[in-house]
Amino acid sequence: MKTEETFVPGLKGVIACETGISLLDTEREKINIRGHDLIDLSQKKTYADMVYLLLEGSLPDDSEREKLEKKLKAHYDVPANVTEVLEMLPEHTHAMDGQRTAISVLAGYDERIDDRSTSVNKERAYELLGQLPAITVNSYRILHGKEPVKPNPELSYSANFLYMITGKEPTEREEEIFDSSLLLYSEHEMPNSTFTSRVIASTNSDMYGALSGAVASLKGNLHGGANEAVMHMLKETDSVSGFEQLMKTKLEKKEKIMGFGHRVYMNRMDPRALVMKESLKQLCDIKGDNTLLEMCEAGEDIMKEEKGLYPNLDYYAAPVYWMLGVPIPLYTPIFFSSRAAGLCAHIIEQHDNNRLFRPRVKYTGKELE
Ligand SMILES: CC(=O)SCCNC(=O)CCNC(=O)[C@H](O)C(C)(C)COP(=O)(O)OP(=O)(O)OC[C@H]1O[C@@H](n2cnc3c(N)ncnc32)[C@H](O)[C@@H]1OP(=O)(O)O
Ligand SMILES: O=C([O-])CC(=O)C(=O)O
Repeated sequence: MKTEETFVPGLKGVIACETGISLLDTEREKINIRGHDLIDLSQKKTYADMVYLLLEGSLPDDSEREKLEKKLKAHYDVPANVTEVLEMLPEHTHAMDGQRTAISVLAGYDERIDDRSTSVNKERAYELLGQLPAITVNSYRILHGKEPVKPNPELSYSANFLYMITGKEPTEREEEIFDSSLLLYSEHEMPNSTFTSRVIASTNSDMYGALSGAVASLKGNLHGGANEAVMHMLKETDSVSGFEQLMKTKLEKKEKIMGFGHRVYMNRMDPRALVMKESLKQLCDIKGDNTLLEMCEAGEDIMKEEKGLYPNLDYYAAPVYWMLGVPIPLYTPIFFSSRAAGLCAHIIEQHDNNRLFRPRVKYTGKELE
């Protein structure tokens, strides 16, 4: 094999593995999650349903959903040592790094850490998903000098997550919108973070290590970190004309505009972004102030006209989180919490049918003397 013949920068279009979990079906313009259209799921199902679909392979019936919710809630509490470790982190630590550290600490509590069987891996995934709202919110709170907050098991999984973030019980509409953001973020075929987690899992390393690597991958602003970057950009101005000017200046300076473009959807809008745009409209209507929506739409028009680029999910998820009262440093950790469902499914699939990832290089160094 001549390695230069198979070299594709950024692995664009390269098939990395076989999976039964999801596919970005570009021909049918659908996101296929185990045979279900993600956008359809976002209209009819909840994040808990998605967790079940991703980990068990089919949608739950009512009693299965009830059992799942109970199981997640049974794991809400996080060992006290995790909190203590978070308290020792330097104050400028990002919540993503807090989240990554907490997941690493949890590995030490797993008495079956060397067991990679499907059943144990699944139990481990449910436990982690139960713990993630507290890990996520409390990483942020501790790093910002606030007292950790306790989960409220009386609320649904998503309502509790949002309650822990904002300190107040969400309205039904707020809960639905937050839940649908989690569902939309939960799985997306083979992004960098999923690839990272599968590469780590392929050495027979454990789920905590594979997830910690995925947090690090997702933190970058070319991936999950873009949702925070979008909100910082929107906050630089408070008017439509100001935002238009800001975008034009950035484009003149050849800067990348966060929240636009996608490795797979380069010529059209990410279908998930359309759902979040609708949620933003509803939140703006409730508030009686459309400014944020109008700013986003103006940005969308400029990018279409100037670059032929369209919004990805992060572009509209960011202002939705802002309207829901979510602090900006929690946007990417929330993305990770939700994505952990898809990541765990991929790690389990990798462990179940493993082949070590070990590619080759196109060597550009000195010849042997
Ligand atoms: C949920 C998610 O993780 S979605 C992704 C979130 N990330 C972002 O929003 C960050 C901004 N977007 C980007 O950086 C890119 O579009 C990526 C990383 C998502 C995809 O990257 P790639 O597939 O490698 O495309 P690449 O970066 O090579 O872009 C192709 C061309 O479009 C341009 N382009 C792509 N995205 C943008 C953007 N957001 N702003 C300005 N120009 C862009 C590039 O400059 C490049 O132009 P050139 O050919 O003239 O050099
Ligand atoms: O698919 C990708 O490369 C990035 C993305 O949109 C996601 O992870 O949700």
